[in-house]
Amino acid sequence: MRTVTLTYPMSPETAAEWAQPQVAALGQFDGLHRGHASVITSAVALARKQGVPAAVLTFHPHPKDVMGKGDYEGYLTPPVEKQEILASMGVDILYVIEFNEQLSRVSPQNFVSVMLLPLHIVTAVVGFDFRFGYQGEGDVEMLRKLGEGVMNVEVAPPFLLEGEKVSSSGIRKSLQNGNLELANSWFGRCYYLRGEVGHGEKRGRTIGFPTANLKLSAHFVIPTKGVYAVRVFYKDKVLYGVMNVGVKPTFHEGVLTPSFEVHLFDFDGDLYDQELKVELVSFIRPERKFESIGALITQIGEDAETAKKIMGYNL
Ligand SMILES: Cc1cc2nc3c(=O)[nH]c(=O)nc-3n(C[C@H](O)[C@H](O)[C@H](O)COP(=O)(O)O)c2cc1C
Ligand SMILES: Nc1ncnc2c1ncn2[C@@H]1O[C@H](COP(=O)(O)OP(=O)(O)OP(=O)(O)O)[C@@H](O)[C@H]1O
Repeated sequence: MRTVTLTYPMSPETAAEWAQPQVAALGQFDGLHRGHASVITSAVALARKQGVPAAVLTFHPHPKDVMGKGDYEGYLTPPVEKQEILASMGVDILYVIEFNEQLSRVSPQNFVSVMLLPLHIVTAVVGFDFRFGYQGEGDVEMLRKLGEGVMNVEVAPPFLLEGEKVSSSGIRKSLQNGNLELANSWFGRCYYLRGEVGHGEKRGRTIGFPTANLKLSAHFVIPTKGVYAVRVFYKDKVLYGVMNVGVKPTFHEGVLTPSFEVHLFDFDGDLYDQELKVELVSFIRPERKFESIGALITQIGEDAETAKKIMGYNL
């Protein structure tokens, strides 16, 4: 898959370089959940049928990251993750339009004439509630009108689970409320974080549970503070463990920035500076303050047993 960054307005040179008959799925697509997958896989299928490249046209940063007051809560799929997942879906070209204040003021008409039509998109695939242009003034009907005669518009029906529309905002809420099960079922996979292992306070090994401290590689949505059963991808290995997302109230007061500490089962090697991808399989319990270190150690032992049972580890 090729990734191409586009800026508004697209220059004639850029347009000439990428113009070709192609099918493109349009949207923000943060999270690449099952609703997004239904839009994107229909674009890929249509492209294959027509013998043209399958493209995804998206935006970065997220409009809320640009327009907010510096309080954006993060990405479910930061750029690297988006690329990895889209490539695995069979997408050939990922166009990333740089989102900024100027783009936020572009009318739906100008967006289509300046950014879509010059690429010679033969079919645009969008979800039923796709909105675009200044204040989301453009909708599916307007897209059809603006593309008339040159660009078909295919509309994916709502993708629902138990009657609810699967959405990025719903997943964000679930992760922040400890409802990982719902988030993962809407994703159609486990939520994951990625990062390199940094140095912690080196207390873990003294309490019998050494932990790898993950420094997140991007601005991920932070799941609620607590303990998770995790599956960890390290080089070509798959490892299992428990992760605490939190501020360690047993040892500190007033820490605001959470740490991500992973204790891996039956692993004893040096992980400093290594990259880990950590899949959150199940939420075990909220983080809490213990009266003694002994009580914390007993609880971590129980957390590990719970995680092993959940993941069928060494049974
Ligand atoms: C599975 C697990 C659960 C944990 N739960 C808590 C908790 O509920 N409260 C807490 O204060 N610390 C908790 N911790 C964090 C430990 O306090 C921490 O791992 C220990 O202090 C070592 O951290 P450090 O070596 O990075 O400083 C947990 C750690 C793990 C691995
Ligand atoms: N559940 C769904 N069913 C069908 N299409 C969807 C669904 N969710 C999103 N889409 C479509 O995918 C594209 C990207 O949408 P967008 O990223 O705004 O999704 P979202 O999950 O609804 O986000 P948010 O919750 O932040 O509003 C759009 O074309 C949208 O219509």
